[in-house]
Amino acid sequence: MSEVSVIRAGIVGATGYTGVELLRLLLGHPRVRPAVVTSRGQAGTPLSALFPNLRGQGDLRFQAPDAGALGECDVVFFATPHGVAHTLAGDLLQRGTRVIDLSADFRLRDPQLWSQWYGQPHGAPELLEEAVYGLPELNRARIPAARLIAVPGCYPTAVTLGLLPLLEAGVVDPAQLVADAKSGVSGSGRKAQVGSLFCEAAENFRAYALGGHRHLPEILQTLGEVSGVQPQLTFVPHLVPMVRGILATLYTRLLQPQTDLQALFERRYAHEPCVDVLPAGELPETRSVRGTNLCRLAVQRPQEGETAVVVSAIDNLVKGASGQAVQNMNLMFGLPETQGLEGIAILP
Ligand SMILES: NC(=O)C1=CN([C@@H]2O[C@H](COP(=O)(O)OP(=O)(O)OC[C@H]3O[C@@H](n4cnc5c(N)ncnc54)[C@H](OP(=O)(O)O)[C@@H]3O)[C@@H](O)[C@H]2O)C=CC1
Ligand SMILES: CC(=O)N[C@@H](CCC(=O)OP(=O)(O)O)C(=O)O
Repeated sequence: MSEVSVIRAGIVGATGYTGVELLRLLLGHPRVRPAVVTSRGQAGTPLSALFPNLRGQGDLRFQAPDAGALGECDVVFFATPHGVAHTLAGDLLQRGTRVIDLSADFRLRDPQLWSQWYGQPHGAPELLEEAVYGLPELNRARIPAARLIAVPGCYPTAVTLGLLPLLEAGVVDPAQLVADAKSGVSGSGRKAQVGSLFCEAAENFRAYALGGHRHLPEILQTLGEVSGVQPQLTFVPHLVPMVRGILATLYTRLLQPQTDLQALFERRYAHEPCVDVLPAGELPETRSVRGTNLCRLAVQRPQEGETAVVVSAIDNLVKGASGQAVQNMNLMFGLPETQGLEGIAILP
């Protein structure tokens, strides 16, 4: 599916956290030229005026979102709040531009379910049938031919990759799943909001959305397809005082306690370049994936009981959003899957 030597890319919402992370990755990608980066309020501003790390990276300036300019690109990424991609994706697809949406606009197959969770009517139900859920570890075969990719949410990426091997193999009860997930504050975006202020978030650790988080139906949709039944999941997200990273601890009840869980996980992800199953006994940490497109996983059966515990770590802005978007782009354009994504985690 490789048609172009240099891929012209557009980013709608390039002033946000996932947008600027995407720009960082694309500027370092040997086959991509970021051509259009949008901001409604910063049109005309050079990149480095807002983001000093981008000084010296060419003379690109933010411009207002415009379907004409974006339609000149080979691929357009939406790094925008939900509802925005609904309004522009159809037009871009008609112009022959492929669309990779980091928001939730095309993740749920049922537009009514989407509308219930997102509190507004679905703006482009006619595009849902062709949208491909961009989790390469599950849908790799469908991604190269796709015109429209729905990049999974950050929590769904961490939780789904952790539970996939167990549910595919049928060794745990899909009616008894628990996901205790903790996210850094960048997960809630760059927009001004009291909960993200330094004084509010820096010395605090709290659970939220116990009554239902919008990632729950997304996770259930995928796990239901994998297990062939409607799973039951208790999903509790938490906000922790760090900037990046998600650590999800997943609890499941084993139907076949004698299963060699380590071998199961190693086999399932043996050929996955972006999933790292740790050696038996080791546990992943968020700092070991910071800035990388890796999901690091560990699986154990504490006290040799009936519970399998999986620990899953990702960087919410990379494997949980922008890096996964680039992984999808690489597959869509016939490039090596991890091109531009080879960075090593930053310590400390
Ligand atoms: N943060 C994370 O860890 C993750 C986020 N996501 C999803 O990715 C998307 C972006 O998230 P994030 O980067 O955190 O959000 P931010 O709030 O940091 O950024 C949102 C961006 O969207 C732009 N924007 C807002 N409204 C509009 C509009 N109506 N039309 C065009 N552009 C608009 C803003 O730019 P400006 O105002 O300058 O135009 C801003 O650059 C969201 O859907 C989010 O749910 C997914 C996975 C992880
Ligand atoms: C820490 C934090 O606030 N995280 C966000 C989820 C990240 C995200 O933006 O998810 P979507 O792409 O599905 O919108 C939240 O809980 O709403």
